[in-house]
Amino acid sequence: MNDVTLIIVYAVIAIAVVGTVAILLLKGRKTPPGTYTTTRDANDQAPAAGQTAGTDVLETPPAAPPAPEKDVPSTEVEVADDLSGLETVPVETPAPVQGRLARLRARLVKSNNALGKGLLALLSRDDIDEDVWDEIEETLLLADLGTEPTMELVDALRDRVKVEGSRDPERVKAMLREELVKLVDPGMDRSLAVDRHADRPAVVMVVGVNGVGKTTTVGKLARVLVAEDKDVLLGAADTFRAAAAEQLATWGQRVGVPTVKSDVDGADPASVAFEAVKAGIDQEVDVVMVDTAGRLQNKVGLMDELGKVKRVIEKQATVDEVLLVLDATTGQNGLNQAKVFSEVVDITGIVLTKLDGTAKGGIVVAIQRSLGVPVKLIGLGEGADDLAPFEAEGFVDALLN
Ligand SMILES: Nc1nc2c(ncn2[C@@H]2O[C@H](COP(=O)(O)OP(=O)(O)OP(=O)(O)O)[C@@H](O)[C@H]2O)c(=O)[nH]1
Repeated sequence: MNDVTLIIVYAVIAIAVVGTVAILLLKGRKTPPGTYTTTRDANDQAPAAGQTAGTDVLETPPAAPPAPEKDVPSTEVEVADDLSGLETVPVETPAPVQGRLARLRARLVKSNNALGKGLLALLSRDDIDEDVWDEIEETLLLADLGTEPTMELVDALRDRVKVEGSRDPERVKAMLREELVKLVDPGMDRSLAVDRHADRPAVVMVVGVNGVGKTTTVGKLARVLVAEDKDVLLGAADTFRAAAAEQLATWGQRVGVPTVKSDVDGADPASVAFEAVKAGIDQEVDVVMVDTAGRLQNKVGLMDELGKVKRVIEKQATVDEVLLVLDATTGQNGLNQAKVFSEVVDITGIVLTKLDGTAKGGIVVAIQRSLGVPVKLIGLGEGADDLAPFEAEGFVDALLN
């Protein structure tokens, strides 16, 4: 082999080596320069406007690293710390909270018409004999008032009708109203604990079984709070149902409220709740509302998980309000659910949804009695502003309309 041939062989080997190295390098780089494949670090600034930044999302985690709590899991959670990504959604102005029950009263009247009308018709008879009292009892039981309250009401009315001897329909109606209002208990404190503490937000947890309307209620309640001029942040700890977090974020976007959620299906709900409260503290909001997964009360693991969500939140804040959402159309079943939930978390208020679709308005009384907890809000439709603060007298008036 002469010198020229040797040089050619060395040159071919050199080209082959350089080519292989170049191909390996190109294969290793999956994304173009400047593109993030993971969440940004706390002190890693997002690029300035106009600067090309690849495909990363401007959902920056809170400044401090997650607290080293022993049982706080490390699921990655998205935290929207500003509304820059939400500009395309037109922000709506929620309807004022004042006078909502009056506005939605027609829905209650429509669904519970038979109850009031039936009772008044029976009570206005010339002769109220045993059969009539039995019918009154049956009507009240059918409206899910519950056995004990029904007996109380019937006994009280019997006594009054006997003593007064009045058949005047207006007088009878007034007596019935008074007795019903007594049962619904206007003395209960139905205010929501949503006032910010000196150094941290109020925290509201929303719990209940699948499909009762939890996510919808959190969305509607966010609107109520925005209408009251509060800064709100939502936590999508319902990681059980895939679409729930998106559904919640959409509710939030409509009124300019950010949502903390995880991208990971089935992520640890306690972790999302923790991050939501943390973001709420960092961003100095007034209220953090945490939506949780629909838990079947017979699934012990899921119920334990709910207790854990609460405990993990309590590592950095107090849970000021635990709202149990119940579907009014499920009647006595709702009562059983309520009892199981109250054993795991201290329920501070009931939200009774779908009262627009049932004649069983009496469930309000039955639930309050069995739990000793007030109904604070009622859902009267699928519309965004169809959630009203519960008022005993307005409710009874609607039943007797
Ligand atoms: N008519 C009526 N429908 C309601 C009311 N509140 C909620 N809904 C409907 O009930 C359905 C279930 O609501 P969701 O908020 O998804 O229920 P959820 O409890 O979050 O369900 P999971 O996430 O599966 O646990 C939806 O179609 C709501 O529009 C109400 O007050 N009246």
